[in-house]
Amino acid sequence: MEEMTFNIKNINKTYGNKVIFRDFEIDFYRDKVNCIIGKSGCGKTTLLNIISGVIKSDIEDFETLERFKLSYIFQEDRLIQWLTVEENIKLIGKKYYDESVIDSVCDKYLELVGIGEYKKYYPQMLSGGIRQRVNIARAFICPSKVIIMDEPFKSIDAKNKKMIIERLKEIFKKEKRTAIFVTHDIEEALLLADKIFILGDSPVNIKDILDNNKNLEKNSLYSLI
Ligand SMILES: Nc1ncnc2c1ncn2[C@@H]1O[C@H](COP(=O)(O)OP(=O)(O)OP(=O)(O)O)[C@@H](O)[C@H]1O
Repeated sequence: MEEMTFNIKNINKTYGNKVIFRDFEIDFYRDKVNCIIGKSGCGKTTLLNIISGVIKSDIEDFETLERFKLSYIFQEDRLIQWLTVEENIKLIGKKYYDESVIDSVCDKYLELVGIGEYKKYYPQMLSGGIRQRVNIARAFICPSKVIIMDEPFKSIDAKNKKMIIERLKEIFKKEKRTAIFVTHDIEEALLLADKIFILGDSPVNIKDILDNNKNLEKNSLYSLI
């Protein structure tokens, strides 16, 4: 039987003489939205970067999630400046979809984040919020098993954020994907997460793992961070 979790152990990272992770271990729930919250600078982005292989753990005996099909939404914009919005998305999509369907698949993901009208625009013509929506479409067109999202809704206005979160929830209901999702926004966590990991720091530790059910309250989450 397939394991219910992705177990990641032996995470070690030191910057200068500051120990960020020491023998840290975490179990992410498969096919669930795993949300990570914790105070600024505690090590959340470093954790995402290590587990996805973007930066190396300090020790060799470490297995990343790269063995699964991964897609990412990074905090910063990694769009290719000389390609239009649709070309940026198709660049990823064409690895997985046939030439004959790629236009309609691309349109579907543009609509998912509500930016169909911008498909012929180049990234430098777009606001930060629209660029971030392109990043989301590009990550979701990849039929990834694991999707890593580092503050994916940063710079997106409240109304569109709510719309996108509702649509992503539908996707997560239909498709088997494991999301590992960092946010500072407790409302986002409550709207999208299945499980909420509260991280402490120096070195990083798991203070709590909560089931996001209707009994979970915003104020109780604030008090845990
Ligand atoms: N390349 C680096 N060199 C030195 N220190 C670093 C480097 N990257 C991160 N750090 C330090 O490691 C710690 C964890 O950083 P990280 O960006 O992972 O935190 P975070 O929890 O994601 O923060 P935030 O919530 O503000 O985005 C911070 O103290 C940061 O200053």
